[in-house]
Amino acid sequence: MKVAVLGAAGGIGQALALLLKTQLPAGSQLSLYDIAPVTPGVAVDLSHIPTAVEIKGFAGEDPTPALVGADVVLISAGVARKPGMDRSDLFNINAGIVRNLIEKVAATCPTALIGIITNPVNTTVAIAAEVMKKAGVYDKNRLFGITTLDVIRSETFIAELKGLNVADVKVNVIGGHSGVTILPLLSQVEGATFTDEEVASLTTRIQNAGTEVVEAKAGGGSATLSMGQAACRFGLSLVRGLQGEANIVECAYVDGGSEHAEFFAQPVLLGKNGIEKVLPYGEVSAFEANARDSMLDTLKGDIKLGVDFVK
Ligand SMILES: NC(=O)C1=CN([C@@H]2O[C@H](COP(=O)(O)OP(=O)(O)OC[C@H]3O[C@@H](n4cnc5c(N)ncnc54)[C@H](O)[C@@H]3O)[C@@H](O)[C@H]2O)C=CC1
Ligand SMILES: O=C([O-])CC(=O)C(=O)O
Repeated sequence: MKVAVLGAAGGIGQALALLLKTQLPAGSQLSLYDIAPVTPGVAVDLSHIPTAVEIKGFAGEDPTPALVGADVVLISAGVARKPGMDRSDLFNINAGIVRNLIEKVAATCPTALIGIITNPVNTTVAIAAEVMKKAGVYDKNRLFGITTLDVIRSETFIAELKGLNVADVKVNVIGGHSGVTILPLLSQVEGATFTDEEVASLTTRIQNAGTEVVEAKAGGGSATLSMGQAACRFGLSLVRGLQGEANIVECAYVDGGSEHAEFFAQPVLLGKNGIEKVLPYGEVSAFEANARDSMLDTLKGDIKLGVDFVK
């Protein structure tokens, strides 16, 4: 199994590469790419960790050597937010970066499973889909916007608030990955009940958690370590699915035939071809139904921006 990380010298990329070096199954290959010249050195550094994961690093303008034979491609290349910015402010720079990288993926490893981390995810995933369509290699079951950070934040905050063992907390987060498009389905959490005030304040905290980190880092970037963990969890789930393990379910932002929008985050069953089955996200409360319906104009606008960028 070969996993490529594009943007591997960055804050997320290095954390993710470290976690993958220590957690990928024995015999895997890990391929690191970034435009930053330090990237081969990051790979040399990680190669001294004694695990049975072979690691190589590539720098320069062309990601192709890193992509040859990749089964999974995780993309965190791009710029991150500073205080006062919205995720959509990253569009101008990151849209072109994602388009160019996906063109190389389409040419080099068109059947790889692709996980997009680069913001604004609501839009960059639509860009990736359009680029793959143009190249004639689009498979909606192989493209994912990684929203796992919203899931792990929800698990953490719910466990803290309710005094639960965080390992037991399971929660679906649907919609997209920015502001009001992030919707944790708190009504479905087993073993916890929430007052209306708790639902309102916890939902808002989860939606603004990225900004919480951006402000705390005070100009030094956005979430990198928690995102590294989230992307590692998601990437390992993709690998487990590819290896035929049963019952691998994750929420992700996908082209899953949702009645709500062309791309929508919801639970998916992963398998040997990526998405095995898009799963229903279940019953929602009146609060959640209202929040879901109210986000759709924003989400569809974000998606249109991506489609128009490539067309
Ligand atoms: N999906 C999610 O939940 C989250 C997404 N993000 C997003 O992830 C992205 C990366 O964030 P960080 O790692 O903190 O940023 P960073 O600035 O630390 O790292 C970005 C890396 O991308 C590289 N890069 C830039 N252009 C490139 C290109 N054309 N090809 C290859 N590499 C290139 C840079 O050299 C740098 O090493 C940002 O867009 C950020 O908003 C951040 C947190 C959560
Ligand atoms: O907020 C940001 O810019 C980074 C991000 O997507 C997150 O932390 O959820």
